[in-house]
Amino acid sequence: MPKTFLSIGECMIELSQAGDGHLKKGFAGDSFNTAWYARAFLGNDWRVSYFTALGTDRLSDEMLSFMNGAGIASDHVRRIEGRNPGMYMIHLKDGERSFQYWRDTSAAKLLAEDGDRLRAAIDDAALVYFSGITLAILSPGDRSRLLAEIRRARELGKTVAFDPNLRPRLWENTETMCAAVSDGARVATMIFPSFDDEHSHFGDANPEATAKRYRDLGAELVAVKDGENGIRIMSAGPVTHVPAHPANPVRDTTSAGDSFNGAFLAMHLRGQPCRDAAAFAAKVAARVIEQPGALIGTDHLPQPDAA
Ligand SMILES: O=C(O)C(=O)C[C@H](O)[C@H](O)CO
Repeated sequence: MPKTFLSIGECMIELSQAGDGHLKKGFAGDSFNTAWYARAFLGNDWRVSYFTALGTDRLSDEMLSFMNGAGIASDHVRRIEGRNPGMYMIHLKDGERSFQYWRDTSAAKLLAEDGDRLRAAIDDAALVYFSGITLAILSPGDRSRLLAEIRRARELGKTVAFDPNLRPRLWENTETMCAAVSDGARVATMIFPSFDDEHSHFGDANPEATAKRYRDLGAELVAVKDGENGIRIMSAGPVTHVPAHPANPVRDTTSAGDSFNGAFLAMHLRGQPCRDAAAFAAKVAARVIEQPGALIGTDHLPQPDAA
């Protein structure tokens, strides 16, 4: 019986630059991207499942077909009559991305409204993944419900992986964002922050400070992503540094961190030591940012044994 990797969050319609001046429609969202890259590198002994809410409209149907076509289970996805998927557009400046969102009334904002459905999905899983964006889109009550269920998962011995993915625009203010993200970190066993965001919003002086702050909140492992400066991993022993992998040229940095997380978790679940898992995940992230959009075809991805 395969174990389940469950990712919780919002998948949106993605509009990215196709290269010929046209916009390309895709489906993406940070927690979905991580599920997608985990699926690419996990074997059949793992099932990857996505938990979200969608509408009953045509684009929601298309998104579900896309998920299922990628081998990602959607059996816990709630369908809400009258709601639609959110949408975002990627803007690029010298390869660096920024996002514009249309998601204020998306179905996914209600993903944690149904506590029984949430608990059933989490009960089925061996690993639960979520992010600061997952927390940002929820009402305070639903956020507390989700965190309580995830805390319970951790107490039951499940692995809980979390990316703070700080997006100030999705929060009413920085204080609320930092408090909620810290609450998220308190229920996680593995945390994948990005140093530039943590420096901007938590004031960390260096990646080691970010790693220590999250370790002090109770995580067993923190892998701090720092772009070209590589990754710092802090667990029980001393901090390990893993260099970044060169990307040539950088075309679109969307999903660099999400793909790192998915590939790292897959390699970790396959039994690789953290340093090797991070080296492989850095290579995956480098390939991802050479292509437009969050999700790139598996033909562009490295093979695990080539890491
Ligand atoms: O910003 C978001 O909420 C997204 O999920 C869009 C992108 O896919 C994601 O941020 C990339 O990390």
